[in-house]
Amino acid sequence: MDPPFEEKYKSLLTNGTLLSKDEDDVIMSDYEEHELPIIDLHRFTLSFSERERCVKEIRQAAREWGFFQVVNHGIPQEILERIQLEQRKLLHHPFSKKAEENILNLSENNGYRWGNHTATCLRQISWSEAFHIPLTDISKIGGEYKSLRESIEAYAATAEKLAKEMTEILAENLDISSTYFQENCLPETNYLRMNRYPPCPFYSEVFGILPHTDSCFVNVLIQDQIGGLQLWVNGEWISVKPHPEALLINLGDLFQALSNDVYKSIRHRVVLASKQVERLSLAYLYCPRNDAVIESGMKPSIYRKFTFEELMKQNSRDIEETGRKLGISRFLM
Ligand SMILES: O=C(O)CCC(=O)C(=O)O
Ligand SMILES: [Fe+2]
Repeated sequence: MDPPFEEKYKSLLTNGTLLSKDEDDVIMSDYEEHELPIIDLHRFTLSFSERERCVKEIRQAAREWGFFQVVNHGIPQEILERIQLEQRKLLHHPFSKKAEENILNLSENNGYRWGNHTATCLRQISWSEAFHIPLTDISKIGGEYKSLRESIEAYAATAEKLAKEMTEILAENLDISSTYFQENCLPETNYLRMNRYPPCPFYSEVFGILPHTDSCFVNVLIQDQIGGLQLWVNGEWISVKPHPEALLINLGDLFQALSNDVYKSIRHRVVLASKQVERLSLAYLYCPRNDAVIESGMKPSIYRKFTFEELMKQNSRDIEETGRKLGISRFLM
């Protein structure tokens, strides 16, 4: 079921080629793990002052960390368990089926990705596979995948509510129209990314996912208890300690631009745990329509206004030409 990483990267793995030497290239999976701020959303249902305290904490965590955890988030445990089970089943199909057939019946391609096809050195290998699913296509998933479709529908509805709540809280004092997210982000404009990091014999040499920022407004991330997610904070990589009851929320490039850098889209990566274990994570990427305009109401504006489609196209060109996304730095004034 694993993609043929060893075959594809044979020469890079045997020669141990390391072309560049920057801070991104140092892999350490035995870091001390950090607990990110935990926000208990149950307090939204309590008094006005409890709610206000909670809102303040969310804004502070978003400003200081760009990544935080939420508990009592309102997504039922059974919905979380079911989608993770379905994700595991899907990614455990034989590689040929995932890569060659359009098993999810998506409209543009089969949604399946693995590795990094432009890798020219060890540290550019990403030892992971994923289904990247546009939620606009969800009704097309059928046949033997009906149960997967139902679990996605149930999860997406609850994750959307959470993502919307977070973005609205964060946007409240940013001079953004109160209907901005309602008008631009619809259930079908969001994406689900089901990631799997297969066991890796070269875990101390290659990444699970290369350092990147997310291109959404916010990402609601479920990770299992294996660990390996790292964030670039104050000039160093820190490891995130998994929490069994928490979901992770992180801000993406669109929020950084919309907020004129009040909130940051934090660079993150995944290092691999060991030879024996696989790791799974599930990203719900809260995104707008392609023609949505991203423009901060705050002056002077750091970024020129751009559409979501322009950012996506620029990212694809950058990946093609340089091997990585350059994100919103492309739209700096
Ligand atoms: O697996 C993780 O924890 C992170 C995944 C991720 O960064 C992504 O899908 O964009
Ligand atoms: Fe990410």
